[in-house]
Amino acid sequence: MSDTAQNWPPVEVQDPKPHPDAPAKGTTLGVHYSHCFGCGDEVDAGLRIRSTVDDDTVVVSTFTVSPEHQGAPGLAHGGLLSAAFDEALGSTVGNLLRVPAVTGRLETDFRSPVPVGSTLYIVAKLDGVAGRKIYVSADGRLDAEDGPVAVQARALFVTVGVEHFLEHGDAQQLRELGERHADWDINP
Ligand SMILES: CCCCCCCC/C=C\CCCCCCCC(=O)SCCNC(=O)CCNC(=O)[C@H](O)C(C)(C)COP(=O)(O)OP(=O)(O)OC[C@H]1O[C@@H](n2cnc3c(N)ncnc32)[C@H](O)[C@@H]1OP(=O)(O)O
Repeated sequence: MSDTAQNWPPVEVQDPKPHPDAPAKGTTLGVHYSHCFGCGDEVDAGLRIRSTVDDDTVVVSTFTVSPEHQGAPGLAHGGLLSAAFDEALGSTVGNLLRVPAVTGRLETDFRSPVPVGSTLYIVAKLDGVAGRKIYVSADGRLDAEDGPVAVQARALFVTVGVEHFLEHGDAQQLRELGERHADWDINP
């Protein structure tokens, strides 16, 4: 998807196989965790990204840049833009493949400034799978799904077991999340 993608994916991959229960085209995806910086609605200065399934390998997410997200006056901070892509790419992996996975590597190309008040349309695509490694990339377009590309990103997500979150995270919060999303099959 990215025009800077040389040797992408960097290893031989299989075509991604969307999960049989993956949400259908046109589905608006819910908040996966209300305290998530990327999508949560209980994080004041969070990114509040919203995502919709475009087809069986593509999810389109929107991120509207607010004054809390500035780096230079009136312009989005680059690190926050990377965070927006992390969320959009992770949501694409999680919702279409329905496997627990974490970001192993994320690279971002900033092509043009992103002003406060603008909305990035992040069009993310599953590129391939090699064992536990899931390759995904995205274009961030300014103010429309077919707007000019301002930011691009590529990432490797690595499939993990639920023990990853139990061992390293907050097990109690995870159990509560699992109870709210019984269909995720992540109950310990
Ligand atoms: C049932 C569920 C249903 C879900 C339903 C969906 C609902 C909504 C879904 C979802 C929305 C979510 C949206 C969130 C988005 C945000 C995501 C984040 O920000 S995640 C936080 C940041 N990331 C970390 O904290 C990881 C920290 N790193 C680690 O824990 C480990 O390093 C880990 C797990 C990534 C790998 O460790 P190892 O010990 O398990 O495995 P090793 O062998 O090291 O790596 C596996 C393979 O990956 C390659 N690899 C790993 N890291 C690499 C890297 N940086 N560069 C290149 N290759 C790498 C390795 O070379 C290896 O490859 P070879 O299998 O040998 O070919």
